[in-house]
Amino acid sequence: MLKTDNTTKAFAPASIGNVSLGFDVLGAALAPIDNSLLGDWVEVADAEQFSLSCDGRFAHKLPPNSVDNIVTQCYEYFQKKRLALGYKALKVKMHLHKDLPIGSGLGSSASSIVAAFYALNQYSAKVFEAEVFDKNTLLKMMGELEGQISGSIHYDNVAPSYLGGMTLMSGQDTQIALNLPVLDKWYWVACYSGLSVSTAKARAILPTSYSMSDTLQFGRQLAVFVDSLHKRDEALAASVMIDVIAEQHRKALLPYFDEARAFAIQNQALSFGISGSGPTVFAVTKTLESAQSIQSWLAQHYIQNEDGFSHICKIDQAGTRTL
Ligand SMILES: Nc1ncnc2c1ncn2[C@@H]1O[C@H](COP(=O)(O)OP(=O)(O)O)[C@@H](O)[C@H]1O
Ligand SMILES: N[C@@H](CCOP(=O)(O)O)C(=O)O
Repeated sequence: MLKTDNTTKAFAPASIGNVSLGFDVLGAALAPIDNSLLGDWVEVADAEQFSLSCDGRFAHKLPPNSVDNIVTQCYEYFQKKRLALGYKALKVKMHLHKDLPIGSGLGSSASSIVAAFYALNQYSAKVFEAEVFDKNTLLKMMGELEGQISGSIHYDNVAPSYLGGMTLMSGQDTQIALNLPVLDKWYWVACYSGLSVSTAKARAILPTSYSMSDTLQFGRQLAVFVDSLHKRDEALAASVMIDVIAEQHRKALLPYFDEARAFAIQNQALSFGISGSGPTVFAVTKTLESAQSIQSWLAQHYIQNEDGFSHICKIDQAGTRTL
């Protein structure tokens, strides 16, 4: 891609939606400990006419027509919002580097959305200076686009990918997401099986109501988890990482899920669950040795084809950033 002075390139990390206990309201951004970049990046550059080009490991799985790519839709929405505010129109082209598999449970669409909006906003800051969106407005726009893809607005991938760390959705329009303290000694083993699970379909199979006891457990666990993060009580935090909303319904879509959980727990995992709507699973461990033995079992038994991969991660504290 031709470089110009205004060219802006943004990376947005992969994320774990739900983190087992916080369906739709809790998410965490991931940073592999080998310092590789796990996520998509988007470049915005001057151009007379809009176009979108794509490359990257999973670019061949994107919709063939660029108007169906969420990045094009981000550009159109961003432009529409600017014009509605009386801001000048952007004259740009975009490039998407697609490294996250689609339908993986790693917040793949969210990563493209966050990188696209962040790059467009940073580009606007360079070119027009004052004409930019604030953090909360940009996050709201990201959530709206994510909602178009998955069938309903949920911020548990876009918020951590944008802001970094572990984020809790507040339900308040003025501050959509809150950053929680991060237990930085934990390792997060994430393993993508190589299969594809549509988020919209994995949401459609969930019940529309839950029992009183599941509801109470959901609320109690979330409250205890947040308190234990503030008190840095690792054992208590891990003890409430239990999914009472989605796992029992979704695990049928994930071959070898029960076996993977059994191995992880026998090998000192503090917690094991589905990342987002799957098929990626994650295990939390205290030690690198335990993370490595779980990663090696998952690589041998959970990965189903050549698209699969696994990483040992920490929580990404930076969120989206320019490259
Ligand atoms: N840039 C993009 N990244 C990911 N998915 C995209 C993109 N553009 C369009 N899509 C479409 O959005 C849908 C994303 O599916 P979904 O199951 O929500 O994926 P994920 O859970 O990985 O975000 C797919 O139909 C995919 O073709
Ligand atoms: N809370 C959502 C998270 C979906 O994450 P994804 O990475 O699978 O898109 C859900 O569980 O449906």
